[in-house]
Amino acid sequence: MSLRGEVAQVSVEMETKSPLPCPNTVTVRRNPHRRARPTPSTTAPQIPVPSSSSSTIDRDIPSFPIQDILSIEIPQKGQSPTKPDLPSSSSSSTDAPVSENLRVYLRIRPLLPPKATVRNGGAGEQNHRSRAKNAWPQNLANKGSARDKNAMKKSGEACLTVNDFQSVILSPPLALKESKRIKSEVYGGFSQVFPPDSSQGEVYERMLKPLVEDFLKGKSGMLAASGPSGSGKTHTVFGSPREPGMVPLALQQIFKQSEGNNSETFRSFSISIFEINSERGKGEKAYDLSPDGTELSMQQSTIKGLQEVVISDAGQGESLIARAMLKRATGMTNANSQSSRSQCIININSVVNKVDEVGNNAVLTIVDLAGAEREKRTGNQGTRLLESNFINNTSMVFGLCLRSLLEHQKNPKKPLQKHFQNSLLTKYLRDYLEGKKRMTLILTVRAGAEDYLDTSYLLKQASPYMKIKFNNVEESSIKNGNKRHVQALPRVEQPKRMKLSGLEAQAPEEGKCIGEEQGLSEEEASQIFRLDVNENATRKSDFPGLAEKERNHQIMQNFTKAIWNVLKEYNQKLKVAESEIQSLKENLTNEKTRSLELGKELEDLKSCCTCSKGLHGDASLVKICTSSESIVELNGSNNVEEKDVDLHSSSLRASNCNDTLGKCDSCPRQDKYVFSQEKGGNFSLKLSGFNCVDNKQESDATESSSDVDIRNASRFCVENCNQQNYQVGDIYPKIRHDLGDLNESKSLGVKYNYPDANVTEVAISYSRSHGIVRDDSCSSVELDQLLTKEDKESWDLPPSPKEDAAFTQARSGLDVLDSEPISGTPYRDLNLEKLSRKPLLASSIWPRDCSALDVEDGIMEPVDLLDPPQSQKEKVTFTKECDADVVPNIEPRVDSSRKLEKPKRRLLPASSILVRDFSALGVVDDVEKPKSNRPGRKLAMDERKTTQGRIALLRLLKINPPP
Ligand SMILES: Nc1ncnc2c1ncn2[C@@H]1O[C@H](COP(=O)(O)OP(=O)(O)OP(=O)(O)O)[C@@H](O)[C@H]1O
Repeated sequence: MSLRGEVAQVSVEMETKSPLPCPNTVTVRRNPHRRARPTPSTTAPQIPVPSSSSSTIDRDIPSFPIQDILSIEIPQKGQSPTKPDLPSSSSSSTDAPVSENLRVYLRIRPLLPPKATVRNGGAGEQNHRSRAKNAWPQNLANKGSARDKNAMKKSGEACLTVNDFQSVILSPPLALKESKRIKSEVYGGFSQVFPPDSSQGEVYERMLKPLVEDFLKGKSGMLAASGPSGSGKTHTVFGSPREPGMVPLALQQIFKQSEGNNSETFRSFSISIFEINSERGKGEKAYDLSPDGTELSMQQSTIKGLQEVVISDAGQGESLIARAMLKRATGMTNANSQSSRSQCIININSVVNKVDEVGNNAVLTIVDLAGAEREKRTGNQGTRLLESNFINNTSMVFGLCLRSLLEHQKNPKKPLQKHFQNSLLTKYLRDYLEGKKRMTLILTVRAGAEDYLDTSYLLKQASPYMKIKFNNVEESSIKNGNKRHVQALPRVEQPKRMKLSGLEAQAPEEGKCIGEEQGLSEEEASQIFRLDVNENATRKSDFPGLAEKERNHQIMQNFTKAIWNVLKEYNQKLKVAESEIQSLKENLTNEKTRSLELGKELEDLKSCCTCSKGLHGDASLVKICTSSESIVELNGSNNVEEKDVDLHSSSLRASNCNDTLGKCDSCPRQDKYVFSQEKGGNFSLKLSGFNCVDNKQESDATESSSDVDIRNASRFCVENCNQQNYQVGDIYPKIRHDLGDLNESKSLGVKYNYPDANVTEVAISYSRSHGIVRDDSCSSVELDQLLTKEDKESWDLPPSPKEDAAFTQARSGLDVLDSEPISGTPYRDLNLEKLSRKPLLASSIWPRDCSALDVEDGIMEPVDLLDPPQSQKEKVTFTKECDADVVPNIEPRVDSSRKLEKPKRRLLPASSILVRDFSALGVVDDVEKPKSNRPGRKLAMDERKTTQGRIALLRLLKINPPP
């Protein structure tokens, strides 16, 4: 018989057989059809697979293998059910495949609180036994166990029933069923479904025990409980004193197993526990729930400041957990009277204190997530509502991470989204959420009708998670002391950092982590660190991207250095520029100051220009030099009354004596009177700045021509009354005289150049009593007219200006005064012995000159120069006058007729000189000491008298010349 014939015969036989009874109900599945997986029993007969050779058979409804199911051996007490696809503890051994599916468990909270007191162990066994009575897993025909039926009946509104040990049936409430035509759904693929009557022990045995065993073998793992609020997450994780949860049970197992371990390896365990919550929904904060815990900070995936409490037995651990639970943030909602308001994370750390067992350090992390909440269900408001937002947000981020991981695993081209960055919890669990470490999920749900929406949402969201695979890189890396293992461990804050480059920069941190995280001594940490360093090469090869990262790091480092250097250079240039700006500013300030000074001078000059005619006293500038070469500039305007300079202390006093000068034609010029003091204490007065003198001549004049030695001078006054026509370059005042002790009045030597007959001479006299040095200008022409030729010859009077050559000779007489200081005689400056031989001193003719000048504009008023205020002792008074020639319109009109008239008026008797001289000799002369402060006409009259007296004296002297 051919093969085709055999197949045909089998087909005929099957068609002739009566079909198997159909199941009573048909479940409508919205999700992809999920078949109940074959029973885990290896001894179980294979479910007959209908032959696909016949198309007719394919069309038939397959018979339900009820007999086969019934023949499955029920696991006995303490025996784990053998499930082919459920990774058992043995499967998670070192022989287990590195890549595993994410384990997702489902636990259904009982609708009614269990009446019986559930005790750990015993209760679990009882439940086991009670459930063992029922066929497990239940088939669809039975609709779950009898207990579930009872529960359904009791509540009448149960929405979730166990379909089999890996699947559940979610049935909408009647109302929804009818109105929205929502049908029942089967959700399968769970690693295990724990029915409502499952005990804590049972859950632990099947769910966490494999993880704990792996943990004791050095493999880290994480269990996270997720589900709606009030579904029993906290109950599952922590339990109660009567029903200890996963953590206490794990601790018990850990220490139980460690005690029985006789190996040389010594393990120590520690616990850290912290929570992440959000106060009023503003930001997330992490708090250490250990006894002395405080707020924590997180850097990347590392919690800083988290305490690890070393425990030596399970009791210590349970006590620690119990105290932590008291500190945990909880609140009352409609869904849960003690609802967790934070995500709680417990780390049980295992430290192997044997060097040769590298990689056996592991951490078992158990996370109790805050339950997702619906506002309608919880009735939260205000702060609670804000907390709900935070909780739901974290749950959502958690789910997004897993979904992204799944999509990435399905299609590696799809990048792994970094949703983990959106919450502290997911940051902390990054390795798990990226499939790099073993993770287990337990979903808790409530089976009530009112919980349909919450349950439905959770199941829909979580059903794809079962397909997630995690590449257990840790398992291979643990053997090599991989850093990722230790990175996941909580860290303690580092007081300081080591600065190393390249790969080395990572190594010390790893070493630190090891020491800190696992409570190792420095030596131990350094040993682990060395191992890490030794494994660098391995890691480098393990992570091919590391070299690239290192290269990029170097490039960035060099780039940063280059930028830094450029910035430094710019900084230096900026500093230089700033200093330049500073110096320029200083220069600008100086220039401004200078400009102001010049402006001031200009103003002075202008004011001088605009001064009224003959306001001779508007001195524009007075400069006084002291031995210290400082220059005191005195504005000699009328407003400046005086500036004091103490002669002996190198300070000078000067006052404006303009009123003593009377009026003269104003002239815009810059006359200078320079008073300087030599080192030896000699003072010199330099007159300069006559407008008619050009610069050079002025310089000459100031440097060589107008020195006045006024040592010990108590006071003197210089008056320049040269109202006459000084011509350019004509005037070279030479004043030099030793004043000696100045007990007497004294004339100072005067020398002027008289290139023109019209130029008057200048006489300077000094009077002790009046302290005046008078600079007078007299017309030599007048002198000529005043004196007869004989007089001049016999008295050796100075030649007329036209006889300029004789001027030098004339000065010789004055030079005597200069070179031969007269002492002891009160009449030093006007030595009578020499009067017959010397020209008339200007002082003697000055009054006459002033009167003779008789400025037609009336500018010059007679001034009582002989009576300066006594208060001006120790005062040096500088005055200056202007040259009328400078101002053309005010140029004195000295015509010949006027000149001819002058002698008539100015002819003074020699007695006038005598009067003057007598006064110098100390003769009390009321005329010379006018009481009135108004010199005016009275002075003019007095002067006239004096002049006449002089003339008389001259005549007497002529008649009776002194021997
Ligand atoms: N399997 C169970 N058996 C007995 N009681 C349970 C079970 N699961 C939960 N409960 C009880 O239900 C109540 C709420 O449970 P639990 O606080 O663990 O919920 P939750 O999911 O943690 O809620 P939340 O997210 O609001 O914190 C508790 O009183 C707990 O004792």
